[in-house]
Amino acid sequence: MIKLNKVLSPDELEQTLQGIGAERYHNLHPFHKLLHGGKLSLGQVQAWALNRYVYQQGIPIKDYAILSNCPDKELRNLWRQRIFDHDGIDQDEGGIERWLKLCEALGLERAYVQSMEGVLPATKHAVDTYINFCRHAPLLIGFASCLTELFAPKIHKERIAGMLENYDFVDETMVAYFRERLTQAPRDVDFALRYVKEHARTIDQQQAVIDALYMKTGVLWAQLDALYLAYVSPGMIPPGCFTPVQTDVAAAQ
Ligand SMILES: O=C(O)c1cc(C(=O)O)c2c(n1)C(=O)C(=O)c1cc(C(=O)O)[nH]c1-2
Repeated sequence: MIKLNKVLSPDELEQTLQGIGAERYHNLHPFHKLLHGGKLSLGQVQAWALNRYVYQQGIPIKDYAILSNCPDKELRNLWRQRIFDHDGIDQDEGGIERWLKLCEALGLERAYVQSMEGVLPATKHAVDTYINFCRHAPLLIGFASCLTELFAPKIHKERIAGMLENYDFVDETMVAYFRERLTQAPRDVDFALRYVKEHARTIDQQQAVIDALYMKTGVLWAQLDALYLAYVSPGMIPPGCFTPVQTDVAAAQ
């Protein structure tokens, strides 16, 4: 863990944040390597989509939590585009709807996904951690916690290509969510990164920005650890959680 002993220039701060992504972003997690490499069964991909729905539906709630700490009308107007991206507006159905379509295309019942009944306990706790962090953090730190999106376009590209190529049950409709994010995420993160570089001036502020990114990489990593334990190895599905018709654990090992 990085502990600062001097104030960084804005560019040094950015490099430090990039370094955290290179070391800890969830593109490095073994579950993602299996997912993108076509090594999971349909049931395991269903488990991923079902659990990830919790993260998807939590994102706009987290953004409302951030905005509840924002006294500036201009900033609120800028940030709320993120909420529209997920909840939808006008002709755009939004990312949550696109995610539900992905789940349905994988054979999951929409109502079951939305009920979140079958999700892993760790998934819920991880997403709650992110939302609660943003609810209580100063605005600068809430913005900083979103900076994992700096690293997201790379994993989205890998996922689109890997899933289309490696699974015969994956088609264009199912990757529509990620295609949309390829333009949304860079736009979002440009603004957040500029804001953080400009406003994190003291050593304490910069340390808090760094710690927020560590927290967030942990939120993402923990969700995949839980998926791996339950659905890959040792296949320890907690009581009441989604149980694929065929777990096909051996295929993934
Ligand atoms: O597929 C991914 O690996 C991934 C990661 C992240 C992220 O880094 O938090 C986001 C997304 N996707 C995503 O689609 C998304 O809309 C999103 C919003 C946020 C955020 O923190 O506000 N992260 C992410």
